[in-house]
Amino acid sequence: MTTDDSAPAATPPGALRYQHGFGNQFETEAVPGALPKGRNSPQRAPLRLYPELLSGSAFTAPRVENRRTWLYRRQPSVVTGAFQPYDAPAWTSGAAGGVPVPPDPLRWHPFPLPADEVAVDFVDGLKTLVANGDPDGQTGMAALVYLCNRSMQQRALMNADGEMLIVPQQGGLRLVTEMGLLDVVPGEIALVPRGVNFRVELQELTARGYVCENYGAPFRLPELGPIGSNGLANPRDFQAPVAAHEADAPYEVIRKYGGQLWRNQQAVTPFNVVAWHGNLTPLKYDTATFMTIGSISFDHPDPSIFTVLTSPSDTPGTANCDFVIFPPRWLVQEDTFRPPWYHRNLMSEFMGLIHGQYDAKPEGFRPGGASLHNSHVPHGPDADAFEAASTRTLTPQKLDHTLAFMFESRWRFRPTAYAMNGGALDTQYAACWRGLHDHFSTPPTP
Ligand SMILES: O=C(O)Cc1cc(O)ccc1O
Ligand SMILES: [Fe+2]
Repeated sequence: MTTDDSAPAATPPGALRYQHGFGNQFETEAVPGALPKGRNSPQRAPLRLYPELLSGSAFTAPRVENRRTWLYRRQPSVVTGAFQPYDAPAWTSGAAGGVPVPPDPLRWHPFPLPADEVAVDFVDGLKTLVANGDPDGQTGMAALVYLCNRSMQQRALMNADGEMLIVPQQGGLRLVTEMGLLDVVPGEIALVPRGVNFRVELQELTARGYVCENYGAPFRLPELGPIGSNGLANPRDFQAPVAAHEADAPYEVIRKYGGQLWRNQQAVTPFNVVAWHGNLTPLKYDTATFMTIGSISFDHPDPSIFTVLTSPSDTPGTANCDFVIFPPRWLVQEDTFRPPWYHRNLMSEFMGLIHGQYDAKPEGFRPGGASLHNSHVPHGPDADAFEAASTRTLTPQKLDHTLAFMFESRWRFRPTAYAMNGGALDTQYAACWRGLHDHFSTPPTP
């Protein structure tokens, strides 16, 4: 890939350049002069490139929600071959791809990586765990894991069903996208807009992580209300790629379209964009830059203060999906049970753990595993965590070396057959609350 005139053809890991800012209007050219000046589609574009518009919102969407990018490419995307169905039984879509959901809390042991003899790339390694909504209805989301041991070779993925929020848990990834290259490691996340072609290269032998396939409104930063103009995920910490292009071909393009996967063979690489400008772009974000807010008096606040990105639904404050993190932070509340309270929520909660321990479940919820607490399913700290937090001396306490996250949705999730019968389900999960005995006693009457 060539990122500018002087750069070497292959950029070593860690050396990528980025542009900064969530939702910014960027412009970038791998070859100076490739971007037209003062107009988007001149009669003949510079360097004989083809202008192509990619929109991520209706033309008439409000300005604040409007997303589009102009791509200047060596051949337009329309130069392709016909698509045939591609078999990917584990990547199911929406509630219809699931099985009946029990009203129980569910938890999964770490999902196993494929054996080395079997080559599995990012596309083939994606497995839906839980999903709601429907991609054709542009509502809801799926939580998936990817479990892979090979880079995608001469192969690209384009998801027209949803935006993909990639949360690596083990192993770094290089995303080669139409807009350029992004390197992401565990602790960072990547956001690939609906409809953007990308390829995933592994930086280590294996990779495991989570994906939110968001069928609904694109993720955006949450409003900050009384927090003010700074804090939580700050816009400048989101990084966009600079333009890069290659001439390698042929390519197999896998498209997710209408809940199905499709494949073709084409003589053109999708990664032939020499310059682009606009605000529709893949992004990466390092969760270490999240400015965490918490209680400095008493009580355990609602976890909405940890929202990194939100995909709104048509009901204000009731998200299609919130992406929430539980990063390292200080707990200083006085006279407070500091871990999460016991609760039954309207919203449905899918959680994963990147590394370390989660304070409500120090054992049993393990990095690379997951949990599901669906709408109105009771949950909270396990018996050991309850006992420890009820009796500890409340000095300031650092929750360190930990990163958990939650995909929270207004719609109940259905688990998939893989989630229920694939071998990772923790059938003993409910036992973690068995030790919560009735200690009630009435005070002796004087
Ligand atoms: O259930 C969970 O562990 C997630 C969660 C965390 C928290 O601090 C408060 C509510 C909540 O659902
Ligand atoms: Fe919860």
